[in-house]
Amino acid sequence: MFRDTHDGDCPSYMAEYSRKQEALDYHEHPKPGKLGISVTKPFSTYGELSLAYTPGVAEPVKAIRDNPEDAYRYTSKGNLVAVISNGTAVLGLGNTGALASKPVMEGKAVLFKKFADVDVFDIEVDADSVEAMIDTVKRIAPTFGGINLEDIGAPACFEVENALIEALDIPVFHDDQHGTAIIVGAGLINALELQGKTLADAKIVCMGAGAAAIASMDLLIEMGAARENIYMCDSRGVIHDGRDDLSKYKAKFATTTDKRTVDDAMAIADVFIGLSGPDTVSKQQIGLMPAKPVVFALSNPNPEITPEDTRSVRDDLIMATGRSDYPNQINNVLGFPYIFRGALDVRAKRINMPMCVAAARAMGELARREVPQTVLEAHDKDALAFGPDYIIPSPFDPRLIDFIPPAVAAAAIETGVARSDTPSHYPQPAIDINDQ
Ligand SMILES: NC(=O)C1=CN([C@@H]2O[C@H](COP(=O)(O)OP(=O)(O)OC[C@H]3O[C@@H](n4cnc5c(N)ncnc54)[C@H](OP(=O)(O)O)[C@@H]3O)[C@@H](O)[C@H]2O)C=CC1
Ligand SMILES: CC(=O)C(=O)O
Ligand SMILES: [Mg+2]
Repeated sequence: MFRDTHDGDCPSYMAEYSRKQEALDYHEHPKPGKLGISVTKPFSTYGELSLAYTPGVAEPVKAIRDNPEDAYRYTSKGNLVAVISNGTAVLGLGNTGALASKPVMEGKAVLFKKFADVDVFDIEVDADSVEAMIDTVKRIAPTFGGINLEDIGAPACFEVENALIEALDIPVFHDDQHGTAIIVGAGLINALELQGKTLADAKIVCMGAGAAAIASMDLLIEMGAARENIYMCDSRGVIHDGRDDLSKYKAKFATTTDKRTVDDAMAIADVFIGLSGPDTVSKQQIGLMPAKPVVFALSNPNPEITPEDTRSVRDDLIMATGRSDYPNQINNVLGFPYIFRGALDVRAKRINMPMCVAAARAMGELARREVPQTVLEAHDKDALAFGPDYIIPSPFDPRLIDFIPPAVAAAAIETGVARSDTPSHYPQPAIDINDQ
């Protein structure tokens, strides 16, 4: 199992080798890959053959031809999401190409299904331009109730997502942007409170200025952070208004400041959020931060800095990574299954900012509740409680499905993007979505 290897020293070379082999074996055996297709209707007689296929299948075809909404009634469209990548920003591994992104996209499909019973086709697209990507997704969109874009690098991801939202009447959601942002928002509110700080006053260094970074900072501003307190850094250092090499997306975060280097910014930062790549911040830089900092090193699979390294220089910080083998996993796995569940259940036309904020607030609230036995067992712990090592719910918390989809659905209805009512089996939202 990929867990508890970081409680003590760094894993040895042999342990690292065996972890890699274990991952390859998991994917290879007993059948290559992580997904299959299952049939949902009885299918063992001639009668059933004639219903599932010709002649019976012609009836739903004619119904949908005459009323496209009937696709939600007679096909799997309403519960089917496309997880689509062009492989240009796969985890923190960079541009691996479309084919090599497939294990990640299959993994996302597993999480959609296991956590929220959403069916997924993973689709890896060899698209050599933004236009080709947009065109491909538009053409296959009729199959799906929603589109989850994944691991598409900036700035292309912004153009692809915006064009598709405009063109399609189903939710289009770039998970690395908004999925990540929601978990960052939930975790940061809780971590800052534990450190005795507020989002409104916190000075934030965001390492990375791509898809995840820009959307996360947008959501934090929506939740109360001050734009002028954000120091976004790309591979050339602090993004400031004296730079003339910024895309329009980065330029939104160009602050008027005399800070030029990461060291300059870290010396005043209450919060470090890494959404860049491995090893992009040093122990010395973490040491520069004022008392009681929050450090989210979220690059996958290898963080900007490890918890072992941060703890070797200070013990007053709250730390999170994107990985499941350290405490505090800030990873979009907590978001996308449930956000789509809520959006699909009310047939939302899109996933808007209030739906994202509602998801973040519901998730943050859940971390404060008593931790159930099933979660303790999944983590092999005797006790877990809201605190520095538990700022965000576990992905194995069975209450996520009761907390997040109702909040998302309520926000969709409230903002007029839902096309159907709250399902009757939904519990009352655990948060008041008007109290944002
Ligand atoms: N934990 C989670 O849930 C998630 C984590 N992530 C992680 O976030 C990272 C970025 O993903 P994504 O936004 O999709 O990718 P993008 O390709 O869109 O953005 C990458 C950004 O990282 C910056 N960067 C790269 N190297 C450095 C460096 N040495 N110093 C400062 N900035 C650097 C790039 O700078 P420049 O603009 O100059 O090229 C770019 O702005 C990945 O590691 C990914 O695993 C992403 C989504 C979810
Ligand atoms: C978690 C995720 O989506 C990423 O690292 O890209
Ligand atoms: Mg991703």
